[in-house]
Amino acid sequence: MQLTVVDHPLARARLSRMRDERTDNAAFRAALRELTQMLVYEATRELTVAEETIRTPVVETTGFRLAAPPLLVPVLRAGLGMADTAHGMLPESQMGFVGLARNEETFQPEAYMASLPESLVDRHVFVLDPMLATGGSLVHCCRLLTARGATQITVLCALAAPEGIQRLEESGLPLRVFTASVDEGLNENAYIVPGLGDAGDRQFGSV
Ligand SMILES: O=P(O)(O)OC[C@H]1O[C@H](OP(=O)(O)OP(=O)(O)O)[C@H](O)[C@@H]1O
Ligand SMILES: O=c1cc[nH]c(=O)[nH]1
Ligand SMILES: [Mg+2]
Repeated sequence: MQLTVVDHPLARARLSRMRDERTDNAAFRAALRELTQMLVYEATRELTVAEETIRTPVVETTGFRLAAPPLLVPVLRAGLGMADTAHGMLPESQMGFVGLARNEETFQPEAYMASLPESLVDRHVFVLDPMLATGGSLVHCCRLLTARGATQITVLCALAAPEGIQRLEESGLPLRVFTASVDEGLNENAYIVPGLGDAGDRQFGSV
């Protein structure tokens, strides 16, 4: 599994805004959108481009476009806050959706929706979820994708715990992970420390 930590000063500043308990829902969503731009920018660096001939007002030249825009899959709820920004940067991409809620007693993900193309053979998938804690939710989501034939999955998250990274590594799933930080670890409630709290609640309010 390839792990990339995007520790650019601008990413650190946005993440600090998200961590700060004084940051309200609107400012948290804005910082997540800005951080998502940085994650998408880094994660798309090696995507294949196709050449095409274009004309500038001056001369004919070679232009470039993405050969195969990835399928975007935000994990509801918290991943919704990354979806629009990622889609803005990858306007030709299609989008699927996976809904998961972690049971806060067992820490197991409970699935409540999946809306995905039938076949993901030969399709690169970008999974969007700000939090990788125990890794249970992302393993569940990525297994839904590989069951449909996906062999190339990129996970974008704001924050990761070492425990979740290890779980993804041990899963053997075909993954690249981009995160702005690998934090210290999980507490007794399986929350990331220092973390930022519940990323869904920080954006949308508690349920
Ligand atoms: O790595 P894990 O231990 O599985 O935890 C991470 C999951 O927890 C959060 O979602 P949550 O279940 O709180 O749902 P929400 O987005 O609706 O708040 C987060 O967005 C991840 O999906
Ligand atoms: O710290 C955590 C762990 C799981 N889910 C969150 O939103 N935050
Ligand atoms: Mg939550």
